[in-house]
Amino acid sequence: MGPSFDEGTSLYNFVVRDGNGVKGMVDSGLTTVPAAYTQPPRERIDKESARKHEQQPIDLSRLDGPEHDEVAVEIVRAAETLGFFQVINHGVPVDLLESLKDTANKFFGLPPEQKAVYRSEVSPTPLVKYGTSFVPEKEKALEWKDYISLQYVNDAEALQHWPIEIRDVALEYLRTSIKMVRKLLEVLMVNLGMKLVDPKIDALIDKKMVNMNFYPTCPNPDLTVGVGRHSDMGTLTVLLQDGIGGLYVKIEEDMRYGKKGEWVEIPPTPGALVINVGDMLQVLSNKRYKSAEHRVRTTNTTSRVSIPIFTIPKLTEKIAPLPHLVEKDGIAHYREFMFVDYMKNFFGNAHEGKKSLDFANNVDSS
Ligand SMILES: O=C(O)CCC(=O)C(=O)O
Ligand SMILES: [Fe+2]
Repeated sequence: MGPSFDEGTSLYNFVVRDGNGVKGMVDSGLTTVPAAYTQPPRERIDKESARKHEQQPIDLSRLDGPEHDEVAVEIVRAAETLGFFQVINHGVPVDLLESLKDTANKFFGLPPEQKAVYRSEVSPTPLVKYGTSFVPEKEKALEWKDYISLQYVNDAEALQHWPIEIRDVALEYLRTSIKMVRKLLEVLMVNLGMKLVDPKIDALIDKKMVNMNFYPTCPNPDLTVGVGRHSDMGTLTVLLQDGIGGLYVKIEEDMRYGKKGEWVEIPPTPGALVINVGDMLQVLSNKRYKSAEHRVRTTNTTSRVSIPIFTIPKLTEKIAPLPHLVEKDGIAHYREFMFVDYMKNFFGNAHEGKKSLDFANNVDSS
């Protein structure tokens, strides 16, 4: 059974089934938040009390010079503490970042019927999916967000199937980002004792997805979320956000810049990209790296776009804590599973914080 609406199912049909999205609903002249989008009080975001995470972005150009080891330590430390950090001199051209934001805004500004052709039920290709919220049919309260998701298999298929309006910038973003992801992953895996040539490193970022998220202006941001609490399921996520702000990360353990359970905002930083650790790295590292819980607020002043790249393992890849870490720690915090099973579980449930990781829980450990 789907969620219930005070407006009956007609709102759900208009937004979700017919592909008008939250944007279509807002454009129709909506002045209050419908019940279907009203979050229970515990999920609402108190923006007054959240501090900004004022950590200097990591300058990745230094990775290629004599300061390599120091930068590697910064990367490892960020992955072990908050699980989120920003990078500059990342190799993705700064004017491309501007084009990406413009392109995303233009795409979501298209008439609904031009986007709705990519709804998963009717999309001409399984590589492209346009939708709204996360898994609307499972959610008690919907997320105030529309998105388009582009799966990457190879250049030829991207050129053939990705929407022409966004194809070229998305592909260039992916190409340039992946080089950086590979470098970051090398640093993180070498720190765990893995060899640079280990084929596992490539298997962990075998699949890639570029998403464009659009968060329309919301009449009452205090009642809604743009994205609910979740961690990312994959290996590493690269995120481009525009200047609006509203991305919050939960601190998992007391640390220098905040207390356990506190939410900090990742401030928009011109020219920077946000990097975060996904569930797979938390599992492989036997909990050393933090796949942080995060969420996004809405605003009543303007819409926001964000453009993540998700890197995920090969679907058949067996994922488990690295054996030598288990030996060292005397405990395996997670069991072994096949990545595709983890993914199915992730997309089969509404966002609920770090509950996605329960799928990997080791019944033997406590
Ligand atoms: O919009 C953002 O800043 C973050 C989006 C996000 O967390 C996601 O798409 O997984
Ligand atoms: Fe996320």
